[in-house]
Amino acid sequence: MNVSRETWARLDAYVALLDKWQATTNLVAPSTLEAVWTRHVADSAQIMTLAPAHATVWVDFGSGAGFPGLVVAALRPDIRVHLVESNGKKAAFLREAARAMGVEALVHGARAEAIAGSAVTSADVVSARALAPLADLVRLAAPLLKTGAVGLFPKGREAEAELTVTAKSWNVEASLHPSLTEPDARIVRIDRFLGPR
Ligand SMILES: C[S@@+](CC[C@H](N)C(=O)[O-])C[C@H]1O[C@@H](n2cnc3c(N)ncnc32)[C@H](O)[C@@H]1O
Repeated sequence: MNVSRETWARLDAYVALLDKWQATTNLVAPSTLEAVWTRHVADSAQIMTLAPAHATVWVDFGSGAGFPGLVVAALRPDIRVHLVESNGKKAAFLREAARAMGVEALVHGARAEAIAGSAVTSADVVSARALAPLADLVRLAAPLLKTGAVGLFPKGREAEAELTVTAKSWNVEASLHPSLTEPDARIVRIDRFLGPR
């Protein structure tokens, strides 16, 4: 990744805190911590290239330990990032991590259903990694997608099949993008949302 010294410092602070918390709280699958920079940080960072250049508001559902939302906040401090995480311990970690990194990400310790369309009424991007099947993500994100947000959803090798299922319930224009970190994985971008079928 070609990033500034300040960005590296933010990411370093984040990974150091993740390492510290992981000793007592299960934030990421333990087997993935060793390769945290590729499995989580780089995997999250790559979705930035698919976001609109003018994005100023980003909502990440089911952020967990902060992937991809906190990585977005580290890379682009000018973007207002909302991290929506229903698990109280993980939400507490996200708050402390944002403080340690010196970024102003807003942490909502709540379910996505309670935030989209009420606490947050519009966004440029809505993302979610490893949260739910694509059709459910589109349903959760619908209040934001219908105001013009682009959806960015990293998916595995079943991305195309998930898109086929999604298209049965939702009228969307979507594109599939190769993952740079996992050869078989795809990132689904919901480019345009036209409502339910
Ligand atoms: C498998 S983890 C993925 C975390 C992170 N996005 C990642 O890729 O590492 C899913 C996370 O979503 C949270 N979650 C599940 N349902 C949710 C909902 N309806 N709203 C917000 N968060 C939710 C869980 O607590 C969990 O932290």
